[in-house]
Amino acid sequence: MGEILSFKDVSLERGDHIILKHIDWTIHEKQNWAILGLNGAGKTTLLKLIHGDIWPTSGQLKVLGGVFGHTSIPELKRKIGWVSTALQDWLHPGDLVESIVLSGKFASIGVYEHYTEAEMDQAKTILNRLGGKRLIGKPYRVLSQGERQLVLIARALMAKPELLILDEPCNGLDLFAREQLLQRVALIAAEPNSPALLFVSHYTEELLPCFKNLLLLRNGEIVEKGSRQELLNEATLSKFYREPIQTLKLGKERVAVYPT
Ligand SMILES: Nc1ncnc2c1ncn2[C@@H]1O[C@H](COP(=O)(O)OP(=O)(O)OP(=O)(O)O)[C@@H](O)[C@H]1O
Repeated sequence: MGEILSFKDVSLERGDHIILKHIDWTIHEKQNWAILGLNGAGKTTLLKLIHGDIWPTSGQLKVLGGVFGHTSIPELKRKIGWVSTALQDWLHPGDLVESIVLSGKFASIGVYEHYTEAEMDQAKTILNRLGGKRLIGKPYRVLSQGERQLVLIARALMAKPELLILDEPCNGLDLFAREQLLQRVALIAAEPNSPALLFVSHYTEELLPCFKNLLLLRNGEIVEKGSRQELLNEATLSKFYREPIQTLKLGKERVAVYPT
């Protein structure tokens, strides 16, 4: 099986602070991973490395076949979709939903380039597939937080990424909007040509069964990595959090964690 990315003994330092320490990790094709970590664990820094925004201080990092230092970063970025609430601040609030989705094709904020009718149809089809048909024709500014996140995911998919990063996509969503968004993510994961998914969260209950692999990050170090089946349990998670916790099974495969 091919590789989506591989970290070999990757560290990242800023001043006298080692933000990421000796990261060894591989994502193979067709794998979906979730990253779990407390505030300051290094999750965003890890994502920035993958996206080519920053470079490792040491070690070897390969993303989508390109070795850092020998690959074109703009080309790499085109193959990676990154959905985060931070992106919302950059968008033009008056733009129509379908234009925002379409702009993903050109990796631009706003559509300034010439586009074909087929491309616009493609944007609408993606929205439709994600259950966002009723959003077509609405300006982005009137959407709820959950609807905005859906549009950002559709925008990322427009570029047909090989890797889709969902960086705390449920931030700010109420209970029901969160569940709806998660179910849309499950739909994407179930598609035959789905990109590899990388889902970052603070909450275990958001880790759907489609995320079969889990990385536990603490203070810039990988504490555990492997299958969710092996890691989503009370013993492993209390060791990881270094606090007494209690787990609650939700349905067959989901798990919530509470401090005791
Ligand atoms: N450019 C930088 N210079 C110095 N320290 C940094 C820099 N960027 C991040 N850090 C530090 O590295 C650590 C990890 O930060 P990061 O944002 O990656 O954590 P995170 O897991 O994404 O946290 P959160 O869940 O709160 O978003 C933090 O202690 C942060 O202060």
